[in-house]
Amino acid sequence: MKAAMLRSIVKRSSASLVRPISSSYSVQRGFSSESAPERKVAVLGAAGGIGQPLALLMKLNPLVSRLALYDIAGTPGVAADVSHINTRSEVAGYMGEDQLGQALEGSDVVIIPAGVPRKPGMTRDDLFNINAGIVKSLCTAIAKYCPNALVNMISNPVNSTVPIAAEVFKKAGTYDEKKLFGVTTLDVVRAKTFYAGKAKVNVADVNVPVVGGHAGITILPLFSQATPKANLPDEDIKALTKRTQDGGTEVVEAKAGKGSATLSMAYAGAIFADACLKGLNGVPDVVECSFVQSTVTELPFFASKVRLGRNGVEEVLGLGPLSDFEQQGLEALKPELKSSIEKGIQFANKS
Ligand SMILES: NC(=O)c1ccc[n+]([C@@H]2O[C@H](COP(=O)([O-])OP(=O)(O)OC[C@H]3O[C@@H](n4cnc5c(N)ncnc54)[C@H](O)[C@@H]3O)[C@@H](O)[C@H]2O)c1
Ligand SMILES: O=C(O)C[C@H](O)C(=O)O
Repeated sequence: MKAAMLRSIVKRSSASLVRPISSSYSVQRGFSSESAPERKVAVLGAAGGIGQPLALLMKLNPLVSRLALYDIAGTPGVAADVSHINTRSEVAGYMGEDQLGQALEGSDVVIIPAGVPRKPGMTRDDLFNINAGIVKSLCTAIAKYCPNALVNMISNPVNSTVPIAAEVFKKAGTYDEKKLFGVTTLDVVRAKTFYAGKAKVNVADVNVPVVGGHAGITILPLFSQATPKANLPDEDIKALTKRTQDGGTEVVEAKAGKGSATLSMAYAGAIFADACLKGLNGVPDVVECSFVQSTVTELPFFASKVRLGRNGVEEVLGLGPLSDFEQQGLEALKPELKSSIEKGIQFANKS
């Protein structure tokens, strides 16, 4: 969901019942449209810091007809609350492992923000020991109950949790590389915001690809490809790059022990899920950056621009021309990203 679309959904009064979604169909608010496809979205970890605002944003998305909110605790309250919003989707809450199957069955898109967040002084990799097991068990259930769903992985460390998910799906015989996504949209959201501030351009017009992975130096914003062009000096580009790479840490430190980015992540997660739904519905030219199985570099997973379609990934787009600074950043990130990917693969296969 792009910023303008989100604003328009939030601001619109209940008097304006019909709004065009694309040239091919429209949705009436408050009840299902006859022409928009039925789409079920499940959020796993829905009672958490990201899960709750993400549930709200997915409830505002007119492409969703059923919204399943799953967590190990707290979902009845979140689901009851969100379900009172007079938008299209029917909301159901599911709590505890014995309800996970029901939550997943029939899902077109599964979004996973389940797991522990960082505290100051921690790296994302420090979350591995707890979150790897959570992701593994959730993906085992996805393979069983909704093997065709597009999986949007938010849980950190994304550089390892995506490879874990791939291995779990391979073991279950359900792996389709077109359907597994590490959500790196928050890096793009940050890069756009920081660039607009420095370049003094309208943030709504800004585009910046962010490639690599989702941790520290593996996050590589390509400001040489940013639009509108601003010809910023090298030191500004370096500072913008560093700030984008450290954006998560900036929030973790500001929250001082009370978790990591939740609101901006929910926004980013909602944008990415909306892009997946648009792709599934056949909307043309839907492109977002995501950490996917890739041949763009020698690494088996890599974030780059991806064209989304009816089956998930339609095309993994290349990097385009890089500045010398970006080329150096690309080479520098590879060893760390490679070892995070291998750590995930090893974990999934040993246990
Ligand atoms: N990809 C990104 O850009 C990005 C951005 C921000 C945060 N994150 C990550 O997202 C994750 C969640 O962050 P948060 O701030 O929402 O944390 P949180 O602790 O507020 O919420 C996590 C939720 O997951 C639930 N949970 C734990 N185990 C579960 C299981 N087995 N099944 C279902 N739910 C389970 C918890 O009950 C909790 O409600 C963290 O790993 C964090 O690092 C990723
Ligand atoms: O920084 C974190 O730990 C959370 C997330 O990955 C982020 O980028 O905000």
